[in-house]
Amino acid sequence: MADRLISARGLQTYYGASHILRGVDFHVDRGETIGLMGRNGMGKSTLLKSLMGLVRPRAGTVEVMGRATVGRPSYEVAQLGVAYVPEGRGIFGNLSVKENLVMAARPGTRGQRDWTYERVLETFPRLRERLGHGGQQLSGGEQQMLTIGRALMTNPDVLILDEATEGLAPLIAREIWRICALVRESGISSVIVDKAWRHVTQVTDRNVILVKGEVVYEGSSAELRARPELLEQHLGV
Ligand SMILES: Nc1ncnc2c1ncn2[C@@H]1O[C@H](COP(=O)(O)OP(=O)(O)OP(=O)(O)O)[C@@H](O)[C@H]1O
Repeated sequence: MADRLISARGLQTYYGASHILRGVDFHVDRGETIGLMGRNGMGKSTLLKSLMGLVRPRAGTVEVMGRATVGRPSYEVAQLGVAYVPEGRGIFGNLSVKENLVMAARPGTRGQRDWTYERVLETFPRLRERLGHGGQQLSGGEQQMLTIGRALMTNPDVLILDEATEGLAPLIAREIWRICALVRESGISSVIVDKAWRHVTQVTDRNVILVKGEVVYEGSSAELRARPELLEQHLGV
């Protein structure tokens, strides 16, 4: 059986009276890269937040590394090996690039130290050029690189990227896709949310489409690319 890192079943998540997730099953196996797709407002971010313990599902279960996590704080989920890069990022603007990276450093859940400060700088040459800059002096693309770099410094088993390239210039977005491919090669599982389905399916193994808080499709990247009617129907592309 596959090494199941995250397993969510029957998630029902609300914001007040708004019923957002309507019985979502979702899982992440070791080494898998998953695209989470759907139009705006379909519940992608809410699913990620439900997995991370940032919103509490009203019903359903989440297991991370085999441990039930509903009701546990998000830092505990992070300690189980899940690094989360939220939409809109979240670096420390008053700290330098170097400080942002160094303070995140820790070995992974199996003691792995694959992602070191040096390796992150080799992976993101732009960050090396900005080491002394404050987080708030960076461009949007550099901030996204820094957030991903910080996440990698925690040596996660799973990396979750919400809106990976939203609002970034094409050249920078290309850089982020290159990183996603590198992360995949390094054996870290990822969940990627992004509107650019062509890029997404180039780096993912499996894709999940949400419509109004329900999973309406799940399939390999090759299958999804071969079925433009699904993309048109569910993503409007
Ligand atoms: N904190 C909140 N309080 C109330 N409603 C919310 C909150 N956050 C999101 N929603 C609503 O929940 C629904 C799902 O939002 P969610 O952010 O999960 O969608 P999404 O698929 O990630 O889309 P997007 O790409 O727009 O972020 C939307 O209708 C949104 O308006």
